[in-house]
Amino acid sequence: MPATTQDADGGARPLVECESLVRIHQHGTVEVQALQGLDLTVGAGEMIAVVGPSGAGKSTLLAVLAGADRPTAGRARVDGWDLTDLTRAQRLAYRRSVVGFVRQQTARNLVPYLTARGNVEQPLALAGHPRRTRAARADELLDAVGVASCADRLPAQMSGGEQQRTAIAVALANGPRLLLADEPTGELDSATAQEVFGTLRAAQREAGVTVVVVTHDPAVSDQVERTVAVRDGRTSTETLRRTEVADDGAARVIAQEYAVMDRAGRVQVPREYREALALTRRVRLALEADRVSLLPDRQAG
Ligand SMILES: Nc1ncnc2c1ncn2[C@@H]1O[C@H](COP(=O)(O)OP(=O)(O)OP(=O)(O)O)[C@@H](O)[C@H]1O
Repeated sequence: MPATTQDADGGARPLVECESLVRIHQHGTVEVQALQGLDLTVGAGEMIAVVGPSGAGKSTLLAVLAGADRPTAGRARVDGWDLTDLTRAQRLAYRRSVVGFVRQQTARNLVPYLTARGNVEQPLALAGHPRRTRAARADELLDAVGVASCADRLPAQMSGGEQQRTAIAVALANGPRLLLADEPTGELDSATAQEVFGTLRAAQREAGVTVVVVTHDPAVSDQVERTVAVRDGRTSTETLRRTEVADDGAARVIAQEYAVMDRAGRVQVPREYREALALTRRVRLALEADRVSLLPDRQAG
């Protein structure tokens, strides 16, 4: 198995660090373990996609990183803020100044009775931005995400893509270090989804914001340098992509999938590998010069 690391690409300083993160939801007497020891590191200025089956824990992870949900156990740090241990006032300050959030449902991202400009002005007002400069700052943000022409329109007078781009302007209003997006293109056609993805990309590349986007859309996940797959409340695999230029000058993207190893050295062996070699409870590990092999237990059965 190739050596891999959970650290972000390029050795960037981590902005997000989750270690053995656990979130248990209590449903009467039933407990649902949404996160079951999740490890994740995201470098400052990086953009990653989080993918995984329904119920894997992706939204719960974003809710924890947004400061909206408190982890049951483990560690979650963002830009030096310890999210396991925030007072009410700190949680509010964190949510107003460190993170921005964009949801899938276009209608839930914006206040329906405020114009695009009014929507962007709202977080500026909450952060104490002086009234006389708010409109100009809001217009600047709307221009940066390409919807300057919508400034005086209500959400119902905008297309889905325009609403999502306005939502990104709202999320960026207070200059967050981290932008979280939960299925931001889920309700959009593919051309519009590409525009919204481009807006997130621009926030990362031009403003240096770290972006974590949960998506089911391969057109989104295939365009980022790192995709993290979450399964059963844990990070299971990571796919790294890099662009290689061939001798003929043609660029192609090389994607490589890695298993994720936690700090204790645990790696999940995919079901198809286990089934192919009838790997059951016990396996043999063999250290070779450049790899570790995992062999079936020949004495089993
Ligand atoms: N507030 C809650 N109360 C109880 N259980 C919850 C709550 N929120 C999430 N869960 C459960 O936690 C698990 C993880 O849910 P989560 O929404 O994080 O998954 P997801 O990967 O985002 O799924 P999807 O792709 O369908 O949005 C699921 O079993 C879900 O039913």
